[in-house]
Amino acid sequence: MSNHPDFPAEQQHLADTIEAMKQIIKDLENDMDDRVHRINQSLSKKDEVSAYVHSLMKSDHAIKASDIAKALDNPYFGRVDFREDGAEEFDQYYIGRTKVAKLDIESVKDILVFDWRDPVSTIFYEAQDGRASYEVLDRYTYTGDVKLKRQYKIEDGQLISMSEDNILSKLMSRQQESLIADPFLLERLLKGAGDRLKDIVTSIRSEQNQIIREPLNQVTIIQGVAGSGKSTIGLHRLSYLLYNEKLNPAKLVIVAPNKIFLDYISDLLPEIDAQDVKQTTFPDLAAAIMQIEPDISQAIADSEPLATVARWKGTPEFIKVMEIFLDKRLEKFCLKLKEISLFEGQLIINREQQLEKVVEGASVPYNERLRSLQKYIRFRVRNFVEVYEARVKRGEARADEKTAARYAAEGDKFIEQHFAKWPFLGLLDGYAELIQDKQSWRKVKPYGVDVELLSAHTQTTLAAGLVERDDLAPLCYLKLLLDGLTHVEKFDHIAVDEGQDINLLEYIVLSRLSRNTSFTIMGDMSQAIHTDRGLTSWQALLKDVFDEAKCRYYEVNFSYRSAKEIVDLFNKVIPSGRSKAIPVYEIGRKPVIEQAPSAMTALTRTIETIEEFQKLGCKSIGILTKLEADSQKLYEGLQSAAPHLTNLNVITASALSYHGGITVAPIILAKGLEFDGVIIWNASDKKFTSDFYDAKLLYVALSRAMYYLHILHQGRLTPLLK
Ligand SMILES: Nc1ncnc2c1ncn2[C@@H]1O[C@H](COP(=O)(O)OP(=O)(O)OP(=O)(O)O)[C@@H](O)[C@H]1O
Repeated sequence: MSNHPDFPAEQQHLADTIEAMKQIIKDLENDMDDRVHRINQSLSKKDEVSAYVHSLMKSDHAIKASDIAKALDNPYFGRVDFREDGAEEFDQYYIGRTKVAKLDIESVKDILVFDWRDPVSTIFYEAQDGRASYEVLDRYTYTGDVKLKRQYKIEDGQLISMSEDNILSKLMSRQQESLIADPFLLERLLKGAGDRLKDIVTSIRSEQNQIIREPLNQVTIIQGVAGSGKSTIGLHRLSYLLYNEKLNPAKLVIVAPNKIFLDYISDLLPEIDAQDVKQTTFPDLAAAIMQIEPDISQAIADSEPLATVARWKGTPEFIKVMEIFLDKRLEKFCLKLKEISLFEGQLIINREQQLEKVVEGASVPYNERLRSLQKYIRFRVRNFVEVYEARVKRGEARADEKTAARYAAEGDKFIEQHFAKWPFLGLLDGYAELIQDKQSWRKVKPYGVDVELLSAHTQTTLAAGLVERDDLAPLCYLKLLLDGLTHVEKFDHIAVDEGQDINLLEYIVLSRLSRNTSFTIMGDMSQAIHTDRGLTSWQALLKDVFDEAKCRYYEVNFSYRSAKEIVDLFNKVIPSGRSKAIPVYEIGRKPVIEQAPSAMTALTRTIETIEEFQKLGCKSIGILTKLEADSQKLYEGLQSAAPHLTNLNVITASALSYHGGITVAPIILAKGLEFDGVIIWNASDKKFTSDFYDAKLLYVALSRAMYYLHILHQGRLTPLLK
């Protein structure tokens, strides 16, 4: 749109802005020099407080100067013209990645560019019907008219093009806003997957903006179809919270399904100033809670009864068994407590005094109760000896050194022996004991679960020096009941991606790590592909874990990832009753479904399809198999049959990084990722029956594709695609 009548004026505005930015950088640098001088002056007057304030300002200005310098090439990407109700004039607001403001801000005109996370920027993202409002500090709401929304493409400080949404004229002509008509979004969506997840600050959609700007201290749940931007929105929300709530990034954590996914989002975080946010997986977090790192068994629940056991271990019911078990143990301990009589009966610690120490305080961990009594007894014994020794020193008639030495020895011996058999409980020993404690289980009677199987299976795993993934949450909770969680830092905000794969007990554990029940949870119930773990519904999470918290639930159904032709296909596979995806762009090429008479032909056709995709411009290609073993075999097959294919990689369960290029992966590990083109290795009726889980697995596989999809099947095609 370089022939737009405003283009020259916008070019001039850009040049003026860049000049002004250079001047601001100079002003900041001068101010920093001045601060150095003032720091020295303050120090010479021993005024450490002002020296500290000047040094804070100096480092603050250093960061500002460097941020503005980085933005010189591309200071802003958008503009919105807004007139607050009651005002006469429309004001122009330029929106960029970094705020650019003069040193002394006297009026809004001194802010040359607003940061995309500033409250006012919301009108840029949400202005669609000519009206918009934004809130400041959750208290003041400004409402008004929006006349114009303009987007710019700027490279190396030069205005390349601009596009605009003339809202008033659109309203007058009653033209409907169409997503596909947004040229900037379209250009962005057609850019290709690349190696990693990308930032979307220039093209955040209105409904996404609302989610990003939800308040901090609540549970925000984003249920969205595949490719609806859940991960992207969740991460931008972290950036928003860091900026507006001035949080310490180390107090924010992203809990993701695996290391591959964390690597996949690693490029996006620095782009949105969220690089210092902690990133982890539930097993890693569990290791920090448990203070041990047991080896995790890779075995999967391969029978329905075992899957039931695994699922049950993730329910809040398990907490009841743990509580009964520990209460019983403590009761037994209390029953055994006896009066302590020492030093010829001069020191008596009676049963009641001891019991008081054990039962004192609500929700005190089990070992802590024992420790507290232990401390008390030790104190009383040592205190007696010390008081006696002091009496000797003072030369009291009825105290002598010999007796003092005898009492000291008696006290030491008592302390050494008395606590030797106290029933302190270690985590793994406690878990093993709990699993076998029939009485505790009898009281809870877990419905539909074979307790004998649960006990035998878990004992076998523990005896092999292993634990299973589904043991981690109970172990974490048991740790809480045994020793408390004071050794683990609490987070100001927890973001959970692929939240449908985290079970209720895991969420309960996470909630214990959250300072103000502050969560963003992103997930898709249609992608819950684990038979043995995860959530059954968001409602269950809200009821069983967050019933007392403030919650906001969003559903997002636009699929920004996949072209219409692919969305139309995977919509067929989405389990009935669940929301279908709404496509936002088309590519003009339908997915291909092709039968391969043999594994050999399938291999040849895979190689040919990779080459075809590459000719079409695909930079990232995913070849997805149902099982991990199939991926490994296929990868080896491709390596020997097509040595010319460069950047060929395979993803395994233990993989730590994602390399892009051509990736062979089991569907389960490709979750969350996206590729320009996808080849499904074998969508036969044997691999994907009409089973509920197979349908969800196939949905995940198909929805990894952005533009091109090629489905091979050896034998008959899965009924899910007919
Ligand atoms: N407003 C937007 N502008 C441009 N691209 C967008 C926008 N929203 C989402 N996208 C793109 O859509 C794609 C899918 O996003 P993302 O991976 O976050 O989706 P998701 O819902 O987490 O997907 P899945 O559940 O399948 O893992 C990404 O390429 C992302 O950059």
